[in-house]
Amino acid sequence: MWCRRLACLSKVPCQLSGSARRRSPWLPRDRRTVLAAAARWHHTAPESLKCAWQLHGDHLELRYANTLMRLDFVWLRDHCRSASCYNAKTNQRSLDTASVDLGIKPKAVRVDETTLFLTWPDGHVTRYGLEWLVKNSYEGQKQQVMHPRILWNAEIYRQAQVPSVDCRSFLETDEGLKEFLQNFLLYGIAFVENVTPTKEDTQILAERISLIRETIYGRMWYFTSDFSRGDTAYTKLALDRHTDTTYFQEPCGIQVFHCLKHEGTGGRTLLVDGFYAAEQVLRQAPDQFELLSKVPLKHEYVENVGDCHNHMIGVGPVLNVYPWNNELYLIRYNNYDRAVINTVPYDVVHRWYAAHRTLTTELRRPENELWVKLKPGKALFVDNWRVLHGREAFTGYRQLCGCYLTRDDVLNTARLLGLQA
Ligand SMILES: C[N+](C)(C)CCCC[C@H](N)C(=O)O
Ligand SMILES: O=C(O)CCC(=O)C(=O)O
Ligand SMILES: [Fe+2]
Repeated sequence: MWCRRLACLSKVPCQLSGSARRRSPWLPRDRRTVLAAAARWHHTAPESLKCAWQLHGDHLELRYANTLMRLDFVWLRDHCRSASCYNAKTNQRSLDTASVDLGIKPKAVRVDETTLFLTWPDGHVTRYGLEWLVKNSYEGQKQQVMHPRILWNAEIYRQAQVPSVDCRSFLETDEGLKEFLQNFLLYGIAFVENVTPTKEDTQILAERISLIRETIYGRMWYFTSDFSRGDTAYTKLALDRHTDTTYFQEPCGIQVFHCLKHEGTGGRTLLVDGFYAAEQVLRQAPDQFELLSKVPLKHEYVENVGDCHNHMIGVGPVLNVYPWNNELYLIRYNNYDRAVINTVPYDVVHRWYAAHRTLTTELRRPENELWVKLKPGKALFVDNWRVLHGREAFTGYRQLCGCYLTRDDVLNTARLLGLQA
């Protein structure tokens, strides 16, 4: 070991030595013996036990704010925020990562109350704020969720009494917009009230939070039950819960619905929190949850009606999770548009059908169904990566307008308003 200890620590015996170190509960089992034999802990503030570090052959181990971090040397060199490695004006890396020796090791390491200092073989010095490391390391990231959410069934959503935002406040104030977006991020649905019932006014709403995602259905769409397109949406039939555009490689992030007219009966909208249902599957049958998140499936849209000729194919599992923390970020569920399953062998197919059944049972529980009647003036925004929608059969003339939004741009707006998205 060639680490330099801090002068102030020289009088203090290492707090995790010998058998105490071996018993340390926050060290994973496989590392304990190795550490006991090879490494020595260095503490910056021994009284508070706030920070300790030790250097290993291929990484630096650092404990700070109850987080044990293992930091790869190339990673530490690559993320250097010094002026020559990182352009703070553009927030872009200037360092050419490919020029870093993959066997690089710091020549010296020092930690004070707030900062880790690394000196590299060529003399370059890298500084890291300890708080920054906790926030940005793998171990720190794993403890956080990417997207804070409130999962709901009908009861939970009603009890929460989430307010609709008034159109003027949505369009004219940051507070109104922020409140709307916060609710949208938490619940995956949100309403704007007192909207003038036209396609143009609906577009103004959409463009307040995002860019419109133009698709084969157009930019702003407008539909009635005239079967102008080769899809059940353009009929009076009931539609079971589903997410849209499952047949895109990246399904549309957000869907906006505004009912401009309905003279007739039925036609209520059904909303179901797909993540709430998936969470129940995870609890009851983790293996099935895993299967739904691993088996790739195709969804397909084949249209030949009038002048409309389209053939879209999207591939991906039903449940999409971040691999480092298993957090759900997208559900792709549309039994109408699901294509032939030919991506897995028969035995996996059977287990997949069982898992799909468990999820469907959860999605269909009446207590998970939120039914709303869309009325002119009330626009609904649905997170199409999370919340399933459907509709009751209807009679009479019904006109719906809306659009899809690009998800990145909705999240961009939310982040600019200070929300975690
Ligand atoms: C919304 N709008 C009427 C334009 C399109 C409907 C798309 C319907 C399709 N089955 C899907 O689920 O993606
Ligand atoms: O008609 C409706 O309420 C919704 C139809 C539908 O699922 C859609 O347009 O995506
Ligand atoms: Fe739909």
